[in-house]
Amino acid sequence: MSESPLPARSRRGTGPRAMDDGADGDPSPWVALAREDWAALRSATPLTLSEADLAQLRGINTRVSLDEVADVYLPLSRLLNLYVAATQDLHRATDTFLGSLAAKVPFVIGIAGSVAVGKSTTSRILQALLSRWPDHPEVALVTTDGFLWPNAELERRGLMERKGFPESYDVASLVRFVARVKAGEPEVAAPVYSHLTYDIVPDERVLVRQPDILILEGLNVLQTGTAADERRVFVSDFFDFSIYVDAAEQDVERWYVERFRTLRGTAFRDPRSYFRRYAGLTDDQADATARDIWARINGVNLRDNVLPTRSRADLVLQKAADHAVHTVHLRKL
Ligand SMILES: Nc1ncnc2c1ncn2[C@@H]1O[C@H](COP(=O)(O)OP(=O)(O)OP(=O)(O)O)[C@@H](O)[C@H]1O
Ligand SMILES: CC(C)(CO)[C@@H](O)C(=O)NCCC(=O)O
Repeated sequence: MSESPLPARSRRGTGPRAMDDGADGDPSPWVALAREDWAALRSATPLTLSEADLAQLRGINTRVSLDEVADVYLPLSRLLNLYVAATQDLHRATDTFLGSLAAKVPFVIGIAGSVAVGKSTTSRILQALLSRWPDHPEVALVTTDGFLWPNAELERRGLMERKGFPESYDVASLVRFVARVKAGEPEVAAPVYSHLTYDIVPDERVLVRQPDILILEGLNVLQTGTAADERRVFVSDFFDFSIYVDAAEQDVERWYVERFRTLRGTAFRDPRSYFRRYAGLTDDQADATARDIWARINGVNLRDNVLPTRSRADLVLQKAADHAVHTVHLRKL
């Protein structure tokens, strides 16, 4: 994926601009901000990280640099805070108009992107930063992995080599889950997926109890159906904001291979691991196995089903080979 995430006309600027003026004269819905311009936007509201915040962030992923948090994620949490406040005002306006009691409506953020691009890490950093704001302390995080069909069902449908593809998820359940959280139900349960056993965990549920913010993370959160099911409701219909984490495919593939190598020495050794047969592979064998899984499954899914949803996001974080975000694209229109 060496091309830019967005239509050519939105890529030319490096600084904040009100609007890109495309070659064809059409207004672009995007503003592209180089990292330093994006980082400067947080100075509008000084934000600091306490020692406790730093300790929590280090616990999420020791590989994330604190510069990254300050330059990229603090401005993002500031932007989201403004959106949350504005959205709460809009809900109050609707309640005033209807003469109804103010209902608590969670602000829902979708986080999309390839397998191994860093969605979980981004989501957990945002969860930690957003929960620091005084007006929305409860931030729930759910991954769509829990809505994969169990392996027995995937096998029955011949989909074991299609995990992560649109047809491998129980989309109706996922949509119902988000709709119920958004409707303010006191307690909504989601199924849980284990990367260790590579399957849905029977009888385990995660409970979401009227959070102020729900972060829903997964490959498929911006996917819509085909023309055949035109009248369906999509997960993204419930989003107040969506983020696509983007990087060149060659980098994402490398991150996938590196993670596979690390897991070979750790999780794959666990007797409960679905992949324990890989624990004894040499470095070369492990790399070849991971590259093969990438080529047959995750790479194909990225190109066919994930990347095509990028232009639907409100914000695109573009990462360089070392995971550092170099450009942020924000939807203006
Ligand atoms: N900001 C970051 N800085 C450094 N390393 C990172 C960053 N984000 C993610 N990584 C590394 O990249 C790899 C993938 O990250 P992560 O597990 O967050 O991705 P994911 O998109 O949630 O993946 P999956 O969909 O496969 O669960 C991990 O090895 C992680 O340590
Ligand atoms: C569960 C998903 C689809 C998403 O997290 C992914 O991690 C996965 O298992 N993909 C299938 C191929 C593989 O084992 O990497």
